[in-house]
Amino acid sequence: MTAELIDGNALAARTRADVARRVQALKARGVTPGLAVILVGEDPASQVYVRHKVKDSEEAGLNSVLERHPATLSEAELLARIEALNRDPAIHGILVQLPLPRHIDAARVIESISPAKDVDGFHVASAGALMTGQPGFWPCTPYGCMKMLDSIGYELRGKHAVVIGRSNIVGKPMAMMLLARSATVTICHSATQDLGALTRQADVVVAAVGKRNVLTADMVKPGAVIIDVGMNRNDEGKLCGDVDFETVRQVAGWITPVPGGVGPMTRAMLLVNTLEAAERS
Ligand SMILES: Nc1nc(=O)c2c([nH]1)NC[C@@H]1CN(c3ccc(C(=O)N[C@@H](CCC(=O)O)C(=O)O)cc3)C=[N+]21
Repeated sequence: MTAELIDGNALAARTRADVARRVQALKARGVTPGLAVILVGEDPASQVYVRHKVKDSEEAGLNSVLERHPATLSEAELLARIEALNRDPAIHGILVQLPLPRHIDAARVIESISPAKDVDGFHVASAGALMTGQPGFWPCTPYGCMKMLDSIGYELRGKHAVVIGRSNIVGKPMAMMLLARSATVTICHSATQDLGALTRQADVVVAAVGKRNVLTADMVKPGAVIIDVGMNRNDEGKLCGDVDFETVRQVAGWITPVPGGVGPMTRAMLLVNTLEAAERS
Protein backbone atom coordinates (compact mmCIF):
# COMPACT_ATOMS: atom_id res chain seq x y z
CA MET A 1 0.00 0.00 0.00
CA THR A 2 1.13 3.53 -0.67
CA ALA A 3 -0.32 6.38 1.33
CA GLU A 4 -2.36 9.13 -0.28
CA LEU A 5 -0.79 12.57 -0.08
CA ILE A 6 -2.57 15.38 1.74
CA ASP A 7 -1.61 18.25 -0.55
CA GLY A 8 -0.97 21.31 1.63
CA ASN A 9 -0.24 23.56 -1.36
CA ALA A 10 -3.61 22.77 -2.96
CA LEU A 11 -5.57 23.10 0.29
CA ALA A 12 -3.77 26.36 1.12
CA ALA A 13 -4.63 27.73 -2.34
CA ARG A 14 -8.32 26.92 -1.77
CA THR A 15 -8.15 28.47 1.71
CA ARG A 16 -6.53 31.65 0.37
CA ALA A 17 -9.18 31.91 -2.37
CA ASP A 18 -11.90 31.62 0.27
CA VAL A 19 -10.18 34.30 2.39
CA ALA A 20 -9.93 36.57 -0.68
CA ARG A 21 -13.70 36.28 -1.26
CA ARG A 22 -14.47 37.09 2.38
CA VAL A 23 -12.02 40.02 2.29
CA GLN A 24 -13.91 41.47 -0.68
CA ALA A 25 -17.19 41.21 1.25
CA LEU A 26 -15.62 42.97 4.23
CA LYS A 27 -14.13 45.70 2.01
CA ALA A 28 -17.62 46.32 0.60
CA ARG A 29 -18.58 47.20 4.19
CA GLY A 30 -15.62 49.60 4.41
CA VAL A 31 -13.17 47.41 6.36
CA THR A 32 -9.82 46.25 4.96
CA PRO A 33 -8.15 43.64 7.17
CA GLY A 34 -4.76 44.90 8.29
CA LEU A 35 -1.82 42.73 9.38
CA ALA A 36 1.35 44.11 10.99
CA VAL A 37 4.39 41.83 10.76
CA ILE A 38 7.32 42.78 12.96
CA LEU A 39 10.78 41.46 12.22
CA VAL A 40 13.65 42.21 14.59
CA GLY A 41 17.15 41.45 13.28
CA GLU A 42 18.48 39.93 10.09
CA ASP A 43 17.98 36.16 10.50
CA PRO A 44 17.90 34.97 6.85
CA ALA A 45 15.21 32.29 7.38
CA SER A 46 12.98 34.81 9.19
CA GLN A 47 13.40 37.30 6.35
CA VAL A 48 12.17 34.70 3.84
CA TYR A 49 9.20 33.71 6.04
CA VAL A 50 8.00 37.27 6.65
CA ARG A 51 8.30 38.11 2.95
CA HIS A 52 6.10 35.07 2.22
CA LYS A 53 3.55 36.22 4.80
CA VAL A 54 3.40 39.75 3.37
CA LYS A 55 3.07 38.45 -0.21
CA ASP A 56 0.33 35.95 0.79
CA SER A 57 -1.68 38.63 2.55
CA GLU A 58 -1.40 41.11 -0.30
CA GLU A 59 -2.56 38.47 -2.80
CA ALA A 60 -5.63 37.81 -0.64
CA GLY A 61 -6.45 41.54 -0.55
CA LEU A 62 -5.37 42.18 3.03
CA ASN A 63 -3.35 45.24 3.90
CA SER A 64 -0.04 44.14 5.35
CA VAL A 65 2.61 46.30 6.93
CA LEU A 66 6.11 44.91 7.40
CA GLU A 67 8.12 46.58 10.15
CA ARG A 68 11.83 45.78 10.13
CA HIS A 69 13.91 46.70 13.13
CA PRO A 70 17.65 46.30 13.76
CA ALA A 71 18.75 43.49 16.10
CA THR A 72 19.78 46.21 18.56
CA LEU A 73 16.15 47.31 19.11
CA SER A 74 15.49 47.39 22.84
CA GLU A 75 12.67 45.47 24.46
CA ALA A 76 11.13 48.76 25.62
CA GLU A 77 11.14 50.11 22.07
CA LEU A 78 9.50 46.93 20.77
CA LEU A 79 6.84 47.06 23.50
CA ALA A 80 6.14 50.69 22.58
CA ARG A 81 5.65 49.72 18.91
CA ILE A 82 3.22 46.96 19.89
CA GLU A 83 1.31 49.40 22.13
CA ALA A 84 0.90 51.72 19.13
CA LEU A 85 -0.29 48.86 16.90
CA ASN A 86 -2.70 47.67 19.63
CA ARG A 87 -4.34 51.11 19.41
CA ASP A 88 -4.24 51.42 15.60
CA PRO A 89 -7.78 50.75 14.24
CA ALA A 90 -6.40 49.90 10.76
CA ILE A 91 -4.42 46.97 12.23
CA HIS A 92 -6.43 43.84 13.09
CA GLY A 93 -3.57 41.37 13.48
CA ILE A 94 -0.06 41.67 14.95
CA LEU A 95 2.62 39.06 14.31
CA VAL A 96 6.05 39.31 15.91
CA GLN A 97 8.34 36.93 14.05
CA LEU A 98 10.15 34.48 16.31
CA PRO A 99 12.87 33.91 17.34
CA LEU A 100 13.62 37.33 18.81
CA PRO A 101 17.16 38.45 19.74
CA ARG A 102 18.27 37.07 23.13
CA HIS A 103 18.11 40.42 24.94
CA ILE A 104 14.35 40.57 24.35
CA ASP A 105 11.97 38.54 26.54
CA ALA A 106 9.73 36.90 23.92
CA ALA A 107 7.06 35.92 26.46
CA ARG A 108 6.73 39.50 27.67
CA VAL A 109 6.44 40.73 24.08
CA ILE A 110 3.76 38.17 23.18
CA GLU A 111 1.74 39.01 26.32
CA SER A 112 1.83 42.70 25.33
CA ILE A 113 -0.12 42.01 22.12
CA SER A 114 -3.84 42.65 22.48
CA PRO A 115 -5.55 39.20 22.54
CA ALA A 116 -8.03 40.62 20.00
CA LYS A 117 -5.10 41.05 17.57
CA ASP A 118 -3.14 37.90 18.49
CA VAL A 119 -3.45 36.22 15.07
CA ASP A 120 -0.53 33.88 15.88
CA GLY A 121 -2.56 32.56 18.82
CA PHE A 122 0.48 32.64 21.11
CA HIS A 123 -0.93 34.85 23.92
CA VAL A 124 -1.83 33.11 27.20
CA ALA A 125 -5.40 34.36 26.70
CA SER A 126 -5.51 32.57 23.33
CA ALA A 127 -4.09 29.41 24.88
CA GLY A 128 -6.67 29.60 27.67
CA ALA A 129 -9.51 30.13 25.20
CA LEU A 130 -8.42 27.07 23.23
CA MET A 131 -8.17 24.98 26.38
CA THR A 132 -11.62 26.00 27.62
CA GLY A 133 -13.43 26.02 24.28
CA GLN A 134 -14.03 29.76 24.19
CA PRO A 135 -13.72 31.92 21.07
CA GLY A 136 -10.15 33.02 20.41
CA PHE A 137 -7.35 32.65 17.92
CA TRP A 138 -5.87 29.21 17.38
CA PRO A 139 -2.14 28.88 16.61
CA CYS A 140 -1.79 28.64 12.84
CA THR A 141 0.25 25.44 12.57
CA PRO A 142 -1.99 23.08 14.58
CA TYR A 143 -5.07 24.84 13.17
CA GLY A 144 -3.75 24.10 9.67
CA CYS A 145 -3.18 20.47 10.66
CA MET A 146 -6.85 20.22 11.73
CA LYS A 147 -7.90 21.63 8.34
CA MET A 148 -5.76 18.98 6.64
CA LEU A 149 -7.54 16.23 8.62
CA ASP A 150 -10.90 17.80 7.74
CA SER A 151 -9.91 17.92 4.06
CA ILE A 152 -9.86 14.11 3.91
CA GLY A 153 -13.12 13.87 5.84
CA TYR A 154 -11.38 12.21 8.77
CA GLU A 155 -13.61 11.45 11.78
CA LEU A 156 -11.48 11.95 14.91
CA ARG A 157 -14.08 10.91 17.46
CA GLY A 158 -12.82 7.91 19.42
CA LYS A 159 -9.58 7.65 17.43
CA HIS A 160 -6.17 7.51 19.08
CA ALA A 161 -4.06 10.52 18.15
CA VAL A 162 -0.39 10.61 19.16
CA VAL A 163 1.30 14.02 19.16
CA ILE A 164 5.09 13.93 19.25
CA GLY A 165 6.32 17.23 20.70
CA ARG A 166 5.01 19.43 23.51
CA SER A 167 5.84 22.97 22.42
CA ASN A 168 3.50 25.81 23.32
CA ILE A 169 3.04 26.71 19.65
CA VAL A 170 2.44 23.27 18.14
CA GLY A 171 2.36 20.15 20.35
CA LYS A 172 0.24 21.38 23.25
CA PRO A 173 -2.36 23.29 21.19
CA MET A 174 -2.50 20.40 18.69
CA ALA A 175 -3.38 18.03 21.53
CA MET A 176 -6.14 20.39 22.73
CA MET A 177 -7.66 20.65 19.23
CA LEU A 178 -7.66 16.86 18.80
CA LEU A 179 -9.18 16.45 22.27
CA ALA A 180 -11.93 18.96 21.42
CA ARG A 181 -12.87 16.59 18.57
CA SER A 182 -13.10 13.69 21.04
CA ALA A 183 -9.95 11.89 19.97
CA THR A 184 -8.02 10.00 22.65
CA VAL A 185 -4.78 11.96 22.79
CA THR A 186 -1.30 10.93 23.84
CA ILE A 187 1.44 13.55 24.03
CA CYS A 188 4.97 12.19 23.61
CA HIS A 189 8.22 14.06 24.15
CA SER A 190 11.95 13.66 24.72
CA ALA A 191 11.46 11.72 27.98
CA THR A 192 8.90 9.31 26.51
CA GLN A 193 9.91 5.67 26.84
CA ASP A 194 9.34 3.39 23.84
CA LEU A 195 7.85 5.98 21.48
CA GLY A 196 7.26 3.29 18.86
CA ALA A 197 5.02 1.26 21.18
CA LEU A 198 2.76 4.33 21.46
CA THR A 199 2.83 5.44 17.81
CA ARG A 200 2.06 1.87 16.66
CA GLN A 201 -1.30 2.22 18.44
CA ALA A 202 -2.04 5.55 16.78
CA ASP A 203 -4.70 6.18 14.14
CA VAL A 204 -3.21 9.67 13.71
CA VAL A 205 0.37 10.75 14.36
CA VAL A 206 1.40 14.41 14.43
CA ALA A 207 5.18 14.75 14.41
CA ALA A 208 6.30 18.15 15.71
CA VAL A 209 9.79 17.72 17.10
CA GLY A 210 12.15 19.45 14.68
CA LYS A 211 14.39 16.42 14.12
CA ARG A 212 14.70 14.17 11.07
CA ASN A 213 13.48 10.55 11.09
CA VAL A 214 11.67 10.79 14.42
CA LEU A 215 9.01 8.56 12.87
CA THR A 216 10.05 5.52 10.82
CA ALA A 217 7.95 2.87 9.07
CA ASP A 218 8.29 0.30 11.87
CA MET A 219 6.59 2.79 14.23
CA VAL A 220 3.43 3.21 12.13
CA LYS A 221 0.17 1.25 12.16
CA PRO A 222 -0.92 0.33 8.62
CA GLY A 223 -3.39 2.89 7.28
CA ALA A 224 -2.61 5.58 9.87
CA VAL A 225 -2.78 9.30 9.06
CA ILE A 226 0.62 10.98 9.37
CA ILE A 227 0.92 14.75 9.76
CA ASP A 228 4.49 16.03 9.51
CA VAL A 229 5.10 19.44 11.10
CA GLY A 230 8.90 19.22 10.95
CA MET A 231 11.05 21.71 9.02
CA ASN A 232 14.58 20.34 8.80
CA ARG A 233 17.37 20.13 6.24
CA ASN A 234 18.84 16.78 5.19
CA ASP A 235 22.52 16.15 4.39
CA GLU A 236 22.03 17.54 0.86
CA GLY A 237 20.50 20.71 2.34
CA LYS A 238 17.00 19.80 1.12
CA LEU A 239 13.97 20.68 3.23
CA CYS A 240 12.58 17.62 5.03
CA GLY A 241 10.21 16.90 7.89
CA ASP A 242 10.37 14.79 11.05
CA VAL A 243 9.00 11.73 9.25
CA ASP A 244 11.04 9.26 7.20
CA PHE A 245 8.73 10.00 4.29
CA GLU A 246 9.78 7.41 1.70
CA THR A 247 9.44 4.41 4.04
CA VAL A 248 6.47 5.64 6.10
CA ARG A 249 4.42 6.31 2.97
CA GLN A 250 4.58 2.55 2.21
CA VAL A 251 2.69 1.84 5.46
CA ALA A 252 0.48 4.87 6.16
CA GLY A 253 -2.96 5.57 4.76
CA TRP A 254 -2.47 9.31 4.42
CA ILE A 255 0.63 11.46 4.77
CA THR A 256 1.56 15.14 4.46
CA PRO A 257 4.72 15.98 2.46
CA VAL A 258 7.47 18.44 3.38
CA PRO A 259 7.67 20.84 1.65
CA GLY A 260 4.13 21.40 0.42
CA GLY A 261 2.30 20.16 3.50
CA VAL A 262 1.82 21.84 6.86
CA GLY A 263 4.00 24.89 6.00
CA PRO A 264 1.69 26.40 3.36
CA MET A 265 -1.32 25.69 5.59
CA THR A 266 0.35 27.53 8.49
CA ARG A 267 0.62 30.60 6.29
CA ALA A 268 -2.96 30.25 5.04
CA MET A 269 -4.36 30.04 8.59
CA LEU A 270 -2.62 33.31 9.45
CA LEU A 271 -4.75 34.94 6.74
CA VAL A 272 -7.88 33.27 8.12
CA ASN A 273 -7.12 34.51 11.64
CA THR A 274 -6.41 38.04 10.41
CA LEU A 275 -9.62 38.11 8.35
CA GLU A 276 -11.59 36.91 11.38
CA ALA A 277 -9.93 39.51 13.61
CA ALA A 278 -11.17 42.15 11.17
CA GLU A 279 -14.63 40.57 10.94
CA ARG A 280 -14.93 40.66 14.75
CA SER A 281 -13.72 44.27 15.00
N1 LIG B 1 5.50 34.62 15.17
C1 LIG B 1 5.80 33.60 14.38
N2 LIG B 1 4.80 32.92 13.76
C2 LIG B 1 5.07 31.87 12.93
O1 LIG B 1 4.14 31.24 12.37
C3 LIG B 1 6.44 31.50 12.72
C4 LIG B 1 7.43 32.24 13.37
N3 LIG B 1 7.08 33.26 14.20
N4 LIG B 1 8.73 31.93 13.20
C5 LIG B 1 9.17 30.91 12.28
C6 LIG B 1 8.12 29.84 12.10
C7 LIG B 1 8.30 29.01 10.85
N5 LIG B 1 7.08 29.16 10.09
C8 LIG B 1 6.88 28.63 8.83
C9 LIG B 1 5.68 28.77 8.15
C10 LIG B 1 5.52 28.28 6.87
C11 LIG B 1 6.55 27.66 6.21
C12 LIG B 1 6.37 27.19 4.81
O2 LIG B 1 5.49 27.64 4.12
N6 LIG B 1 7.20 26.25 4.33
C13 LIG B 1 7.17 25.78 2.95
C14 LIG B 1 8.55 25.78 2.33
C15 LIG B 1 9.26 27.09 2.39
C16 LIG B 1 10.69 26.97 1.92
O3 LIG B 1 10.91 26.46 0.81
O4 LIG B 1 11.59 27.37 2.69
C17 LIG B 1 6.65 24.36 2.89
O5 LIG B 1 6.70 23.66 3.89
O6 LIG B 1 6.26 23.93 1.80
C18 LIG B 1 7.74 27.50 6.87
C19 LIG B 1 7.89 27.96 8.16
C20 LIG B 1 6.27 30.04 10.74
N7 LIG B 1 6.81 30.46 11.89
